[in-house]
Amino acid sequence: MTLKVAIAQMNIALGQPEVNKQTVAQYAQKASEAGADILIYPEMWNTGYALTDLPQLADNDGERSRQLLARLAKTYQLNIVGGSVATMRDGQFFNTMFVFNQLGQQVARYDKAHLFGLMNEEKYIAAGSQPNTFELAGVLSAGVICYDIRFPEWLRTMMSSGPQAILYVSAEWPIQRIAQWQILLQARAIENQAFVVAANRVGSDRDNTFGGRSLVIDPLGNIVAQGTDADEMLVTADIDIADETAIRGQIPVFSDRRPELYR
Ligand SMILES: O=C(O)CCC(=O)C(=O)O
Repeated sequence: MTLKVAIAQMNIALGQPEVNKQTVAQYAQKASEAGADILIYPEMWNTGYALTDLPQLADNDGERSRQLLARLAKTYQLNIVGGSVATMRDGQFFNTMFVFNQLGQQVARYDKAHLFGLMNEEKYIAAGSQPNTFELAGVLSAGVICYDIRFPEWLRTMMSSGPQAILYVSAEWPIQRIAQWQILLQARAIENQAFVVAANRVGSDRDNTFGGRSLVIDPLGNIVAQGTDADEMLVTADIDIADETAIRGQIPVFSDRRPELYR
């Protein structure tokens, strides 16, 4: 089965959800025109890392973001991995991914599990603790957010139940660590024998310049498509999920695992 995946490598206006909603809508139209089956957005696209302003800016239970993403999914018949958005729930803030199928139905919701201390994220945001696997466009997938990628055991926990793709969203990956971003993503693809589709933002905020280089990687770790390091762009690629089945058959790392040794 061949799927066209698209990544919205966008800039994010710090603390301006209404501006960012317009950008998100524009990318859905572009992805539809490009014939995409799946569109993926970056992390925290509603607010950027305006962490001190979350009481004013965070989306109550993600409602406004969910309404927009559902509408775009339905209008353009796109499967959408809604990056992540700053949400508020029961008096706490979360960094939350919502996923919608092309009928506009929500198929997943995930709160980022590993919070990034280097940016004081844990001082403002509460960590999630549930894994995130879902079926999208007929492909069982796992979805994780930014710093989560540095915890291979977290992804392995999810990938052991059968997903064939890792759908990964980031925003705060700065230009000075962009080589690490690429290596980590290629490693996650190879060790999990899975396609990786990874969105990173471009542009700058008060503290950082972000490094783009959104990536589509095959299960052997080859780069199928990549964004530039600085430009806003839609990155697209065709991926053949059948390839991944063949690769898992050749080197059966999942059945060769010895979980009794891993403590
Ligand atoms: O792991 C990194 O280098 C970046 C992580 C990050 O920026 C985040 O999780 O927000």
